[in-house]
Amino acid sequence: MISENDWKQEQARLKQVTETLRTKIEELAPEVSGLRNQVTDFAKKFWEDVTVNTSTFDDFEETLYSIRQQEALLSERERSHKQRLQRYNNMKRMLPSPYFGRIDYEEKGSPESEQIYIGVSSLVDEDGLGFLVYDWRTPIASMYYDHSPGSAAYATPGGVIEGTMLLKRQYQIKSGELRSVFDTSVTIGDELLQQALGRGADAQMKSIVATIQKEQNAIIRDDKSRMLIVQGAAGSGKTSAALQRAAYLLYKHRGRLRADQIVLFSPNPMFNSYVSTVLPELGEENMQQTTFQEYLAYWLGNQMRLEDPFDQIEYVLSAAGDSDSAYEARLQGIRYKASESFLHALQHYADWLCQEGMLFSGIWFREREIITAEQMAEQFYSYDSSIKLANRALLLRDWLQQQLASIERKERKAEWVKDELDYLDNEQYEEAHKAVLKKYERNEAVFDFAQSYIDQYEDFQGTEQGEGDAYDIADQEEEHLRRMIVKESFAPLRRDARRYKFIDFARLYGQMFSENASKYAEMTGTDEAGLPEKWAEICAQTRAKLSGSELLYEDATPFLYLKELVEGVRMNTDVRHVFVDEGQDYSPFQYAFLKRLFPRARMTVLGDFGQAIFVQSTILHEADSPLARIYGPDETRLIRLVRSYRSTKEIVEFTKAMLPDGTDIVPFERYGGKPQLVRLSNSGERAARITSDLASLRAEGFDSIAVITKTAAEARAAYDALSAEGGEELRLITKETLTFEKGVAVIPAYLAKGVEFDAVLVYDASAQTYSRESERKLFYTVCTRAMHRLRLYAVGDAAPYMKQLDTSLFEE
Ligand SMILES: Nc1ncnc2c1ncn2[C@@H]1O[C@H](COP(=O)(O)OP(=O)(O)OP(=O)(O)O)[C@@H](O)[C@H]1O
Repeated sequence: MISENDWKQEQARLKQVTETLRTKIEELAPEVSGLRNQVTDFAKKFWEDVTVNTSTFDDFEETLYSIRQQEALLSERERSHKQRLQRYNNMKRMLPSPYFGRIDYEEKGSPESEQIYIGVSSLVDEDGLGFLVYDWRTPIASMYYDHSPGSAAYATPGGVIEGTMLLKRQYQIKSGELRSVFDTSVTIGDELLQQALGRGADAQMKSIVATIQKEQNAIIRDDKSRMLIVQGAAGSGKTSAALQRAAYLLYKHRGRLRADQIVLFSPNPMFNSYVSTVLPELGEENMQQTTFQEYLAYWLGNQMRLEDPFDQIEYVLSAAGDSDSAYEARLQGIRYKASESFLHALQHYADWLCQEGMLFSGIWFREREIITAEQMAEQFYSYDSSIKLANRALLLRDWLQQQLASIERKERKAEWVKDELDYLDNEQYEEAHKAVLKKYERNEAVFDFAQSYIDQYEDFQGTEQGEGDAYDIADQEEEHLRRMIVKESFAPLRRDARRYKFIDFARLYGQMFSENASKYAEMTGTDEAGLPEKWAEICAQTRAKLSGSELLYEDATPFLYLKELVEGVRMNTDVRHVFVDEGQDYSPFQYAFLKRLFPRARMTVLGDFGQAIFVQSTILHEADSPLARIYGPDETRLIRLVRSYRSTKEIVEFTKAMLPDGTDIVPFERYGGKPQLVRLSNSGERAARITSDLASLRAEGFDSIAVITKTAAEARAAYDALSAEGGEELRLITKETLTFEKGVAVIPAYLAKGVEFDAVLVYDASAQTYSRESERKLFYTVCTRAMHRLRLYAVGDAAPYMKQLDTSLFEE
């Protein structure tokens, strides 16, 4: 603690800052609400000030110009309103706790030291010349995280500033009151960190700006690496670092980087909700959050039924009803299709398709094949052999559009059109009549600007039929109606052609898996000897799914990749930063794909190979990891986090002993009870015992508890059994669950990834349920979700990974 005199000074200083904040908030309040009204009024009046006049071409352009001008004015007002509102909200956010740290710093060559108070946002004094509080993201504030008192330096755009840190102080301020002050010397207050970590779990993740650790700060402020890889133990703060990093980047590149130019790939939708409040808490807008599955589903549309990664892992964990051989083949297939070798195989396949083998679907209209697959193939292979696959597909697409246009024109005279004409109702006739009249008068009102623009342009150019008085109105009406009918019938064909539906992607992808390994080797330039042992079975499984219009999860990314090789790459050049959390669960193939998709983005991949529960995992931390190859060693940086903050020392000691290379993991000095193994004589006892344990844990004050099972089926059974025992307010979590809430959750292991609970009860930790060596990491992941208490229940032998542990690490 500090001296009484210092305490008084700190209180006086807090009072002064709080008053300044209050005054500024009061000053800004009317302005902010006034601006809001102005913007709303202006938006309402938007159309009043725009003159819509489309009588002539010039009028039309004038109208467009006037709209643009109004738009520019509106967005300028919105921008200025947004900035002021942000300042106002930041100050309101600061009011209960304006700062959390202070350093006294004497710059080399400067006669005196400066007191630097650090908070979630900056605050300048009344005359606007000095900082009362520095934003934690300013360069000078970095010393708070990186240094202890003594020599200390920080980097600025103008170079490194050197000097001496004379004091480092931490504050706990709640509801505007100074609660405690600590002077620290070695690391940032273990005191504050102790308190932060000792708290209960929350339904939403919290920001950690007051207690960021040095190694985490390196992740947050890295601004050089194209690929930043973070391999960190469970609970080491990877997700936290990622979120503060996003806030840092938004601050540092303010005005150049928008929140929607940062994308976070998370493991599941519930995790999205769990982390979604951190950036707003830090005064920033949320970045784009998505899952890889959402992305795949979006681009694959509804052409195929897409398996999700959770169904895949359920299969891997349970595989009910499959022979050992089928199971093994599927696993081999997952591994192979996740590999870089398969990526290269697909690239080679695309080259091969330039010579032969493209597969098309004929275009049918009214039960007639109007353009056949053979015609398309002939046209496709008539292009010069030097033209790339995607360009040929584009040429073919244009050719098809022309063919369709010409068939469409001929079709207007067809007998079926006459039949349709006869069935048109009066209203449609009337519309046609009006349309023809309007054309004469050229005074059509313009609502659909683009279409009307084109129509009017064509009219002015006289490119449409029927100009002048060549036809009388009745003829023109019929002509108009015929054109309308055929156009409408051809619209889906044109749309499908635009979307490359004429390429039979399912067969094209399936063609590789013809079971003939030599043919595959020829098409893909692969060495036949390097194929998985169960190749024939992998082929059969893949084809069987494709024939039912289903796509296994392991096929989804390669399938989309092949589609892109043919259709051309879909790139998002707007996104500047891609964050991948739980990065070990993505395949090398998926990473290569992400790189193509976001060519202008830097990547931050955070993960833990110790929690790699999917078959297709990627090692993050080795020099020759596929991840390090993506941008090459010069642009790649690897940071390791070994300190684990989430769990008590006892839980970390227990869990790390289960991992072969877990010795590096360092627990934080926070204590609780040892993990407990509860042995049951039969499964009937389990539900009763867990129900009573839930009640006692709640009585102890733990209000976020998870009963974690291995699979979804087991979670459902556990939920039913516990409910039957009278367990109340249980929440069954499924892959569809969107929000994370406090209370008791019954949840399958793979959905508990990334989140944490006060207490974790492992529903069935017996050797019967966890037996495979491949499930060791799943078991580890489950146990590392616990912050304060961990209990494991087993009938018979406990999981083999526990058997190998020193018995002093847990209680029975
Ligand atoms: N510097 C810190 N100050 C305070 N709390 C921290 C700090 N670092 C991590 N924590 C806390 O530790 C817990 C684990 O953090 P986080 O979820 O970010 O870890 P993780 O490495 O992503 O974990 P996992 O891989 O197991 O999902 C969280 O409660 C987080 O708030």
